[in-house]
Amino acid sequence: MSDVVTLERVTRSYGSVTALDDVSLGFPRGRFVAVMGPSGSGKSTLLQCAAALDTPTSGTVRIGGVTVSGLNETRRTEVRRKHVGFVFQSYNLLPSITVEENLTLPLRLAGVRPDRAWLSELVERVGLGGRLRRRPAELSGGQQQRAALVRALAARPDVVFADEPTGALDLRSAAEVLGLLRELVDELGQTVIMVTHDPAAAARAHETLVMADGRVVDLLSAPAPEELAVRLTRLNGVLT
Ligand SMILES: Nc1ncnc2c1ncn2[C@@H]1O[C@H](COP(=O)(O)OP(=O)(O)OP(=O)(O)O)[C@@H](O)[C@H]1O
Repeated sequence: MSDVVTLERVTRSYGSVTALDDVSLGFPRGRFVAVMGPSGSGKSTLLQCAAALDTPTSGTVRIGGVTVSGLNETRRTEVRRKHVGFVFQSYNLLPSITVEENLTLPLRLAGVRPDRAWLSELVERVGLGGRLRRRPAELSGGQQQRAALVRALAARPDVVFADEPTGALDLRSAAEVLGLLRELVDELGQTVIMVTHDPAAAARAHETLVMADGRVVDLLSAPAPEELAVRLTRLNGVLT
């Protein structure tokens, strides 16, 4: 299985704080990987570096075969537009335009014609068919996050980064969104890397990477939520 995102000896320091400490790892194509760890363990920094939102202090990051570490902001933006999709806790839909316009906005900004058949398939999959002409505020949180999922996948990116995608949702909507993420990976061959604090969310991924102190300390294959909760409680105990 080829890796879609690769980190080689990546370190990211902020002054005297080493947020990522010499991390080497690969994220395989077509997998759903969760990233967990105590607060301050480096999850967001890992995501920012792996998604070309930030540049490491040292080391190499490759996305879809392109070396992104060392590129300037303009070139990194180009790589992100072409290769990366994002889903955030806060949906980040523009309130003044319709849901449909939101779905294609990143493509239009990149000057790319939307693939209508692909978009229709995604919209059907996430069950938003009848809501495309509404404004985001007329949708529930779960529906808005499902729209954000479609937007993230619209350009058929190499990888989707999801940062706490269920953090603002009730249990049922969260379960639906996680089920969809897994389905998009298993049935449409997408690749998802998700940062989460929720062991139940991580349990829907194929693998969970556990971080502590800027390093990857575990890679667990389809762990049960209870097993993850115990692992994290131990790490929290060590760190506090
Ligand atoms: N912009 C920044 N400036 C200075 N220090 C930073 C910055 N961003 C992160 N850090 C530090 O780097 C370390 C890792 O932070 P990071 O946000 O990656 O952790 P996290 O695991 O995502 O935490 P949380 O779960 O609380 O979001 C922390 O010690 C944090 O204070």
